[in-house]
Amino acid sequence: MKPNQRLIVALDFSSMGEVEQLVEHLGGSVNYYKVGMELYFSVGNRVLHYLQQQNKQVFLDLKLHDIPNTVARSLKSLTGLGAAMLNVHAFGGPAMLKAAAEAVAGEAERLRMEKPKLIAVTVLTSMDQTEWSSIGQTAELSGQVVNFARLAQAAGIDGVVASPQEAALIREACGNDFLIVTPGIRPQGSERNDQSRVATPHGALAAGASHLVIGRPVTAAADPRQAAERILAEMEGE
Ligand SMILES: O=c1ccn([C@@H]2O[C@H](COP(=O)(O)O)[C@@H](O)[C@H]2O)c(=O)[nH]1
Repeated sequence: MKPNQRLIVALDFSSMGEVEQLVEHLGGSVNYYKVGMELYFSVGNRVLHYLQQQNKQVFLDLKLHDIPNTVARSLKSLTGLGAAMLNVHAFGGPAMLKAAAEAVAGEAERLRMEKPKLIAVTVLTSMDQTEWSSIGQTAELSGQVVNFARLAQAAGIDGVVASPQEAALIREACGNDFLIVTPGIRPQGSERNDQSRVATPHGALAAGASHLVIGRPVTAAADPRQAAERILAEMEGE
């Protein structure tokens, strides 16, 4: 896969104006964008239509987390929207993961469309071992991430969201075809912000990540296009 099929820029904005300005500025350098809760709750499907018109791929990052029936029915509504990737929280458990995978596959077949990839969020990249323990978790955080990845794979999910720090362990446990989508990417010298488990673009790919999700290191840069192109150049060697 080429670097610009593996770099996903997070559109963490609340208006179409900000989206259009960034997407126009990044032009052909970036082909894959993540639409998260802030943007989707602010502008709804308008952003999906806009990105489709621009021939961009979309990861619709709504992180569904509810009982199996509710998640499955919600995913049925989302499947036809044209996003290339959707997600749920692995914390929902095996029954929810299985219902989610079946809902997306069934709806894509009914609509005769290519099935969007469905991935499961493991443990948020903002959490470190201390915070993980503070919510009563006794297992080691990285071990639980791998456990979630195995459960997701067994339920028919295409991959996981995890930090680049667990990518090598997940690759070893789940094989080469499993998607490992890693936020928590910070190029050398950039602000960590609220992320805890981070790595550089090169480090994430070397560890086995399939896709890198990058927001502020691009969107808050003085020159976002230059920042994205530097990241793509760093990814080129992998
Ligand atoms: O564990 C997770 C899951 C999702 N995210 C999302 O990725 C981007 C990262 O943005 P940065 O500005 O590069 O930190 C953001 O949209 C998060 O909602 C995550 O960071 N960690």
